[in-house]
Amino acid sequence: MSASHRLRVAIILFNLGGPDAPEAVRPFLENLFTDPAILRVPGFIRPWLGKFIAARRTKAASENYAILGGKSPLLELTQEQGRALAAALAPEMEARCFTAMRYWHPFAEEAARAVKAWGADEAVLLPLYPQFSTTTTGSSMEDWKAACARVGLELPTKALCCFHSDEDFARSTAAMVRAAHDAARAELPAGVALRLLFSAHGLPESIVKRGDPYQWQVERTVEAVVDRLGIAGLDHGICYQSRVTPQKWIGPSLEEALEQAAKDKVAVLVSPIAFVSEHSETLVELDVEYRELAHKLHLPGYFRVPAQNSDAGFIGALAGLVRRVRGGNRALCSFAGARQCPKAHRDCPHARAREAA
Ligand SMILES: C=CC1=C(C)c2cc3[nH]c(cc4nc(cc5[nH]c(cc1n2)c(C)c5CCC(=O)O)C(CCC(=O)O)=C4C)c(C)c3C=C
Ligand SMILES: [Fe+2]
Ligand SMILES: [Fe+2]
Repeated sequence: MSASHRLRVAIILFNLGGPDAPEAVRPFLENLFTDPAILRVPGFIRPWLGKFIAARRTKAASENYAILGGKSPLLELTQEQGRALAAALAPEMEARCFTAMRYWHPFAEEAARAVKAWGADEAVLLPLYPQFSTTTTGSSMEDWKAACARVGLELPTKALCCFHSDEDFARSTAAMVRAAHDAARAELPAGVALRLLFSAHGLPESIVKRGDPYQWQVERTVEAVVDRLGIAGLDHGICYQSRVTPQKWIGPSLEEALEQAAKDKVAVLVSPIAFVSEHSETLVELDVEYRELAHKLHLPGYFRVPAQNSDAGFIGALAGLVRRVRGGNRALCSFAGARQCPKAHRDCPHARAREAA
């Protein structure tokens, strides 16, 4: 390496992905429901049961994506985050962001080929899920490992497991919640109380019982954000949205939380706490379906905090995470292999450090 050569750092951004056209909805759902991390049934049943569930879900999902013009905005928003993150890191390193989606293009293999073609010297794996779940980050890490093996990509790699209570993440999220809270308060008549509902993507209860740390980490994020909001007497709660299978999912559901708000005659401000980009579950579920329900229940008001997308504070938080994970900061939640993570990170060093403080 010449003295002038700066290390090329490939940052791989992981997310779930979404269909890029109406005809992609069904194959996207088939990819999702045939993932062993999502559909936990014996391998010989999974392909046909997964395809069966995907076929049944296609109509409802297609209707949701039709509202968004027939596609998910997730890829464009993730690419924008990647450009903003690379720009934030540019003074310190030659960084380039690559997107690896789990269930639709660009898949991990396409990202691994692009990283190889760029001639990266090292890689940082950065899941865009603040909280670790075996169904999201865990699945993406396994997928990345397999893609690298197929492509023959071998390079020094550091991976971040989660950033559920990261200081800068919590502070930048709290700033967004605070702005939305102030705007909602300004719109509501003085006598109407406002409840802040943190809404996370749900998970089947059986997955949590098997040791998935997701719900525990969601609770830590909410604590960290509420801490930094500093609103005296804040009325707030956690609930879960996007249930898609008939099993028992963790609760309370957002629907139940809205019914309770109606009984208590309070307005609600919904803050998505497990997504860092807008997509169908914020733009359709929260902004259309739950807004309609709130109206039907005669809630005195329904407001929503936007997802982070390329918010400057959030991008700054991601840049800080990249710096620290590259530096091998032991207080960070990083892990050597996806299999270790569910056990090792239920009370990860990151969370223990916070509790000790
Ligand atoms: C058993 C099914 C599912 C589990 C478990 C699950 C976990 C999970 N998902 C996210 C984030 C996203 N999910 C998205 C879409 C989506 N998720 C499921 C199913 C499960 N998710 C389906 C069937 C779909 C497709 C849409 C639909 O049919 O309604 C998306 C992307 C959507 C987009 O518009 O691009 C994200 C992001 C998290 C954080 C999570 C963790 C527990
Ligand atoms: Fe999901
Ligand atoms: Fe962790």
